[in-house]
Amino acid sequence: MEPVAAPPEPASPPPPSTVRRNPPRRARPPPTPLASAKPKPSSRSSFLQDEAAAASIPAPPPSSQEERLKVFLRIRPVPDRDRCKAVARPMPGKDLRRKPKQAAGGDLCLVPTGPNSVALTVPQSKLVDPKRGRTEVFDGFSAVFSPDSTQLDIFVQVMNPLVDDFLGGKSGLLVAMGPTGSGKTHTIFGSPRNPGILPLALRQIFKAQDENKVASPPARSFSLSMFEILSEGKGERILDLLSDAAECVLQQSSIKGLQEVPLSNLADAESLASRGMLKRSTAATNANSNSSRSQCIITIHGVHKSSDADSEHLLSNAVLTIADLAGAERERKTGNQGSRLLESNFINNTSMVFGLCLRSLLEHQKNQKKPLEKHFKNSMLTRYLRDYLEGRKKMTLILNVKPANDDYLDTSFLLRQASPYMKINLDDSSDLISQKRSNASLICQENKKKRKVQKPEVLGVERKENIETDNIAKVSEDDAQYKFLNSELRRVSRSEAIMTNFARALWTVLKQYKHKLLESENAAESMKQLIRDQYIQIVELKKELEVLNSCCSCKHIPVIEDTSIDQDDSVSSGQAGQSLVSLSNKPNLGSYDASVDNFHLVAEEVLKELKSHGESVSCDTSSISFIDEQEQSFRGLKAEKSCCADAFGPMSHTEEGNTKVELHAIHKKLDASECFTGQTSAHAGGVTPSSSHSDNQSNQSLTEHHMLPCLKTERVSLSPQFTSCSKKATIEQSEDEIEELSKIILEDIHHDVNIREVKHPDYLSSSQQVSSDTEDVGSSQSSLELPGMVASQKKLEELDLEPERCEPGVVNATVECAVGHSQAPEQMSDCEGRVPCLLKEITCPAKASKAPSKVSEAEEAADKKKEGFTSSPEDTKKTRRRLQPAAAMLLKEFPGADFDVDTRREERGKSSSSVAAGRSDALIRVLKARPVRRV
Ligand SMILES: Nc1ncnc2c1ncn2[C@@H]1O[C@H](COP(=O)(O)OP(=O)(O)OP(=O)(O)O)[C@@H](O)[C@H]1O
Repeated sequence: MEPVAAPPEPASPPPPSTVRRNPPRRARPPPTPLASAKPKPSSRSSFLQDEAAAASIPAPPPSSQEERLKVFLRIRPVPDRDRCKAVARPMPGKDLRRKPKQAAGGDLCLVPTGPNSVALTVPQSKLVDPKRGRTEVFDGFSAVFSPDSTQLDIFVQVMNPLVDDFLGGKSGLLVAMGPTGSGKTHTIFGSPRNPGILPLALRQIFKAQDENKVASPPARSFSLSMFEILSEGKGERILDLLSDAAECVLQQSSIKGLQEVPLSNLADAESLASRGMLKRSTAATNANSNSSRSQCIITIHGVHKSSDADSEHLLSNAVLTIADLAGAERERKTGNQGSRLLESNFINNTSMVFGLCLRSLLEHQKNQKKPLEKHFKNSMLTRYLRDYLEGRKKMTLILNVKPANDDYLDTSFLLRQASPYMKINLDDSSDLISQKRSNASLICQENKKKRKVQKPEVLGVERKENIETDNIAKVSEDDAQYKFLNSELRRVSRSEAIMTNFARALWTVLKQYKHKLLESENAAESMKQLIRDQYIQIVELKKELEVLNSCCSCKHIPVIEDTSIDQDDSVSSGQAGQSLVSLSNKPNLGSYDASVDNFHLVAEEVLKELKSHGESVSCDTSSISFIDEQEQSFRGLKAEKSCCADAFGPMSHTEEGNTKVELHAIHKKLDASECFTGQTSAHAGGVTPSSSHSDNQSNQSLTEHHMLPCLKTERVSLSPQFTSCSKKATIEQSEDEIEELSKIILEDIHHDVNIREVKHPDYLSSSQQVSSDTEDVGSSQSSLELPGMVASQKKLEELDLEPERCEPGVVNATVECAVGHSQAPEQMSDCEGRVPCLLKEITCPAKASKAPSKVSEAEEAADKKKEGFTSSPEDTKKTRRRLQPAAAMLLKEFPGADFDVDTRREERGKSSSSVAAGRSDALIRVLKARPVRRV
């Protein structure tokens, strides 16, 4: 070959051009004589201004173990309508320097400048800066195929080496890349008249097989599979093009469900490939009337048969893979919309991912510190072709471009993207490793199949062999998993450390809580113990209180009941000397018993006095009651004494009636803490003189109170004394005493009403009311039984009368007097014939306060009552005023009609003693007939 000589410079200055060296410019080697330089068809010389020197650059001899990625460039012929503008095909050995000039002057932007280089010229319409170079040279391709290259030329240079390797047991991949309409499908499949790489490859394979048949029996078999990866919405799916089966599933680098059609002869194989190509998804776009819408992958599997005729072993699984990628599309050119636009996005995305994988592999090979990015995960195509994209298997690229100026952008983009790929090294050892791995996996699969068929006893021996085979496979897989396991180990270690720290912190918190819980339990236990101690203390105090109560009750003054002498019914009248003496004893500071004893002494003295007046006063009955009421509080001992003063009711015997004197003791509240000097301070004596005798001896009711100044309050409940008295005795009663008694009663009632708000139930039985009253007043547990009441009940029993039934018919008198007076002789008498006096109700101030509306009626009733024993209107007037509260109480107990009847009877009884006796009997009858009122 003639050496490339530098051509003379043309007369006109050449247009500015930029030379892109690929690979980059290197240090210029020492000049060598051009004559001795041997031009090579695949010389890497570029179309440079100093092309002579560039042509002399020797191609870097590939190492024996390394093989660069082959990148071929095929330029599609310009359609006929543009043929006149096309650039003549550059021929080797011709003047290449004028080609760019011609290309620049025509409508072509890309012209081959050599067997391995092309020149890309920026079209005038897209030129931005005229001063800058307009032409780029891309060198280093494995081969540049001009537009007039035939399919056979392509196959010979591109596919034939792959077929040879495949037939020799090596896998290989051919990928057609390029923009839409650049001739990829034409290159791969071709046409019946002009078959492409795949048919030619099949021919080559079967040709070789036919050649081998002559020499030896066929030792291999082949199968064909075709599938496409197309978009489905935002995802991808795989369709088998050789069968009507459903979708296939991609698992790692294998596709499950993909049918592999055995190839028996060439005709069947070509027919099968043609049928699969027709099933491929295509659509018409503005750039291509038959544009592919999916990535089509064709695989040819070769199976080597062993010489053993009995068993067929897979010795090699070489796969020859051909991928026809869908061309990148520009929306402005294709005019796709809707689903077509989605397909364009899918196609462009797959092309980009494919390019990124190769780019990453290249960078990783340049710098081992850069990790090999796993871009292959981003699409099914790259996942399936992972071994090739990671450089472990032999791969070949063929770039299809369109040389027209209108396709400048697409062409420029592809050349800029793919030209660096030719520097990718393919490691045969990697291929061998993957080949071993594949063989091992295939062997494992075969063994599994045989295991199912063989007998169990044979499995023991086979298992050992399988284990050994599996171990071999694991060894190769361990390398790939080593890095993964390392990263996982670091992640797990970090997580373990975090969890350990968290568990320690949690344990510490739990310990603290446990400690607090124990402390709380101890505190609760101590509180329980304290409560038990307090309870025991309270029980002891209660026992002491009971002892004290028992002691006090033992020292109570026994009730002295005067024996009620049955009155002779013949007695018409008698003075009911009723004296209620309330004696309030302030307990001695030192002893409450002393006060009780003193009270007894006083009572005895009073009795003596009464006996001294026995000549004029005949006391048939005297009842002295003393009821002691004691209150004790938890704070201390408080003794409340209710000293019921004796009421001495000397009744003078008359010839008509009986006289009954009931002395009622009235309980008093005594405060132990109050000043009580210890001296006997209470003397109570009630003498109710009533002169009912005919000899004008007047019965005298005397009540003496010896009260200490320190007494604060004194409550005296005067039990009503109902005395049947004669008219004479009533008249002779001392007016002063009556007035004083009324005054005391009135003041006492008002005072009690204002101070105390004690409510009493209405209309209780005598005993019940007494008890309730006692409870209210003294807040003591003991019920008060007044001797007068006992006597009255006895009387009723004698009369066969129940107390309740007697309530309405008896005169009730309730007197409360605050004993602040030194002496309060009081007398209350009522003339009710000879009906025994019944204690109906003890003090009930609330009743008086509750029934203010009945005051006026009570006044009238009182007036009528007083008229019975007052001699003069003046006296009646005074008594009426004084006895008003008591009258109100009476009114509550007696309805008006009954009272009026009684009053009228009373008036009639005044005229005659005999009539009075009959009136008493009548009253008893009324009481019997009266219905019981209950509350
Ligand atoms: N080298 C060639 N010689 C003659 N005709 C060609 C050549 N290359 C491509 N063609 C024609 O160009 C048209 C488009 O080609 P093809 O379909 O192969 O492009 P493509 O790159 O596969 O497009 P897409 O990526 O859209 O599928 C077809 O009609 C085809 O016959």
